[in-house]
Amino acid sequence: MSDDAQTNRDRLRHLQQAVVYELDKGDALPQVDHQCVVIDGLFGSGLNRPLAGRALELVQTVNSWKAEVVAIDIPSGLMGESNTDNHSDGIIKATQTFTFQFPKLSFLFPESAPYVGNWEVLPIGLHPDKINATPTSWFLTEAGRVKDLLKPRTRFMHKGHFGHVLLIAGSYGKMGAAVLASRACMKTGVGLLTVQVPHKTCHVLHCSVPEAMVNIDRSDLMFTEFPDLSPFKAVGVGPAIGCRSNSVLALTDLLDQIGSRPMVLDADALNILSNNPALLEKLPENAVLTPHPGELKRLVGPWGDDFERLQKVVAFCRKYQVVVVLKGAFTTVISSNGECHFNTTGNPGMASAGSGDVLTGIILSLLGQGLSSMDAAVAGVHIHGAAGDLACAAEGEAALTASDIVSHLGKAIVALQQ
Ligand SMILES: NC(=O)C1=CN([C@@H]2O[C@H](COP(=O)(O)OP(=O)(O)OC[C@H]3O[C@@H](n4cnc5c(N)ncnc54)[C@H](O)[C@@H]3O)[C@@H](O)[C@H]2O)[C@@H](O)CC1
Ligand SMILES: Nc1ncnc2c1ncn2[C@@H]1O[C@H](COP(=O)(O)OP(=O)(O)O)[C@@H](O)[C@H]1O
Repeated sequence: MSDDAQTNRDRLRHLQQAVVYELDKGDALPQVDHQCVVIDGLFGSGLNRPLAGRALELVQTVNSWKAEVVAIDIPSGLMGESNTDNHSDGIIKATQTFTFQFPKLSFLFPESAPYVGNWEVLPIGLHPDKINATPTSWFLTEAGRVKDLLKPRTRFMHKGHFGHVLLIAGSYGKMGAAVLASRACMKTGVGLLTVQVPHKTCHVLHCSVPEAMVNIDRSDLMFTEFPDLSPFKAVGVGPAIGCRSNSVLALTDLLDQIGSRPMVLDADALNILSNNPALLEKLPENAVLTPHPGELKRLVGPWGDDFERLQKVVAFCRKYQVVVVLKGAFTTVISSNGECHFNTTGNPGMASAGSGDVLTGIILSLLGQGLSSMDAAVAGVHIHGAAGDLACAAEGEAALTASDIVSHLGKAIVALQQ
């Protein structure tokens, strides 16, 4: 037993209210009724191998009780990072985890949810200098950082200062995605927006987003061409464009002409890349790709567990020198040098059609305003989730729609700036 553990055991022994049982090898475990609260402090984040023997038996017994389990720092048996070689039946299933100073990486993975339950971070007074001096590639995005990234608006600025961007989105029957992304782009503060849309659908954009200019495709139904790129500070492409051969050719042409212009690729643009992997080589440096896990699997292939998934994305970002926004709870922005920034805003009410199209519009807007690819992705994801949280407070999770996220963008940005 460590010195600290002995000190705390002695303190416990001196507490009048506490009855301390110490179990020796072979002693039967006490019976616990289901109204008990079990505090799990068996192992912490220093654990380096899966549980076995008596410890494993104890964990399995606790999990068989119907009691509430509160874990200290990390549920016993769970590794803080990779659980690839761990055994799922050797980990405490906590209802609540109080973790010290920082969440552990594995708390941010969907597959850890049954073990960690709700988690809350308790500060234990680590010195900020010590924290800052500790090398890491994992970061939690803080609202204060996002506030500093936004472009200030001063008295004499005009729309030209906030960028002109091109959005390529929508196809016949799926113009909602183009409308949502366009509205989100305008509501995040871009100066000028041009939207490339199929011929037959241009009235949809004109009527729903009068602020946007429209460039009309020669095709009635889909994306097959785009205007001269020189006026545009950034380009967004993908929501609902489909994957037909004419659109594949147009995307190829776009990648040939994009130069070093910032760009964000989503949805069908990602599916086209997955179907035509040679196009990945044409991506400009620091292009932002925003896959949900289904789109990611098409891009990088299957993975065994969430840690392996993150490693695959890091390798992909390094190989192609791009930024990936892996969407979901705790959306992760991964840089071309493998830094991972985890986002804590957002809620399950956002898991509905069009939420991702809104994110594309937000990131495009921030790229147009001159933020770097990483800053636009990190800030965009935070603002998207914050608007989703305000929308959720107003509407509840079930009724929350992508349009509600757009409607709350203004308030989310104002809240950040206060
Ligand atoms: N109103 C509109 O016009 C809308 C247009 N949309 C666009 O329509 C196109 C196709 O969207 P679809 O929803 O059909 O195609 P998706 O590629 O989004 O979904 C197809 C399949 O991918 C998998 N998948 C989706 N989300 C996943 C996740 N989070 N984790 C794991 N697997 C997941 C599922 O198997 C799903 O059935 C996209 O370009 C999209 O942008 C959608 O955004 C919905 C709204
Ligand atoms: N449980 C959740 N918690 C936080 N954010 C979520 C959750 N579920 C979905 N989202 C967010 O909603 C968006 C959904 O995007 P996507 O699946 O591409 O939708 P669509 O293709 O319909 O536009 C992503 O930004 C994602 O991070």
